[in-house]
Amino acid sequence: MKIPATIVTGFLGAGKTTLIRHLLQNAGDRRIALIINEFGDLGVDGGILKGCGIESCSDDDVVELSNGCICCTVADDFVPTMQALLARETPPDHIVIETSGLALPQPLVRAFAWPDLKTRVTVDGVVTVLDGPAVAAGTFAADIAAVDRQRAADDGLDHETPLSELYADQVACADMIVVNKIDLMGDPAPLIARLRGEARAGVQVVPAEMGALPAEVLLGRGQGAEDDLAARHEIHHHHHHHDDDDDDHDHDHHHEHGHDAFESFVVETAEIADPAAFAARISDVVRRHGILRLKGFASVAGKPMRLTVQAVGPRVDHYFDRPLNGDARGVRLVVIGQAGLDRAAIAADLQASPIPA
Ligand SMILES: Nc1nc2c(ncn2[C@@H]2O[C@H](COP(=O)(O)OP(=O)(O)OP(=O)(O)O)[C@@H](O)[C@H]2O)c(=O)[nH]1
Repeated sequence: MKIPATIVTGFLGAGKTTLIRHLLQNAGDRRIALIINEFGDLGVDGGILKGCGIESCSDDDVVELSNGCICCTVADDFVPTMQALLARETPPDHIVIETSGLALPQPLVRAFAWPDLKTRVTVDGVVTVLDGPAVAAGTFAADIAAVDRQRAADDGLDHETPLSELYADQVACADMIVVNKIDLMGDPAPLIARLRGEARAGVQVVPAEMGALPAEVLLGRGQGAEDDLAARHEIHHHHHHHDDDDDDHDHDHHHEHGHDAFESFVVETAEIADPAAFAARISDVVRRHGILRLKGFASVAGKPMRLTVQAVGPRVDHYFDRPLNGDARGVRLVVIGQAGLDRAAIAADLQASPIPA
């Protein structure tokens, strides 16, 4: 029996970690191993999922890949990690892979066709999480897609923007599309209907709040996506060919797909006094600097709990998630945006110090 693996993809901040957290809480007695890949090097998603107090999820079952985007380091990073998981004395019942918000799912699916993996694991399904209100409102990928349609009509331009490429690729690869954050939007029905048109035939499009879908809906789809790659073609066109690899597997696709169009950095500052004021400051900074995603942890003077801070666009969530235990007091945030962020100004506006990359 092959071990099924579910790939969870979707743009920065769409709700992948939240959906996985809910899944783990409702996984029953399935033993699920997680492979997490983040853009930005703070390990926030791993930090949220590890030590989360969920019984079905021990720290050992969470593996973080942090040497770059999973779809570009498939051979170096992902395949060895999978082999190590499979070699465990008690292999997991199911593997869940959270890609970075900038990853293309196709190269990852393709890796499952490698001889080493093909006999032992199969892609149970590709779940693409979308930020429902953002896509509906035409922010993020959607309005850029509209710009691209205009650009496509112009013969002088042949590239799509990185954001719309990612969106299109993540939708094209999906077996299931989750329209998340429906609590923040009106009737999701029109968007769901539109997405059914954009996706491959038969792809399920389901609404969700906080990624709350039954484990039975997410797992056990049995798609065998690795045998079905042609139907899930990439739409993007950035191919930067490297000449250092004459491997006969067409595995990592040799692309950068516009990663260089995005950047991330970490800022640190002293612990804060007032979470609400801090969130308001972050919201202002995010808006002023066009930051796509900001997340991290903070300690609050006199409080024993860790504050998790999350911004997706101008919306900022903050909540105490667990005791600080031995964590150093202070603030560590990862800031992600399109290339050209003014790091010094952002750090100054956050009253923080940027950490050199
Ligand atoms: N209101 C609302 N907030 C949500 C929902 N789902 C997720 N969020 C919030 O959105 C933020 C981002 O969620 P994550 O689950 O970390 O998103 P992600 O896709 O894993 O983010 P990256 O790994 O950075 O790409 C967090 O503050 C979540 O609490 C939802 O359905 N409704």
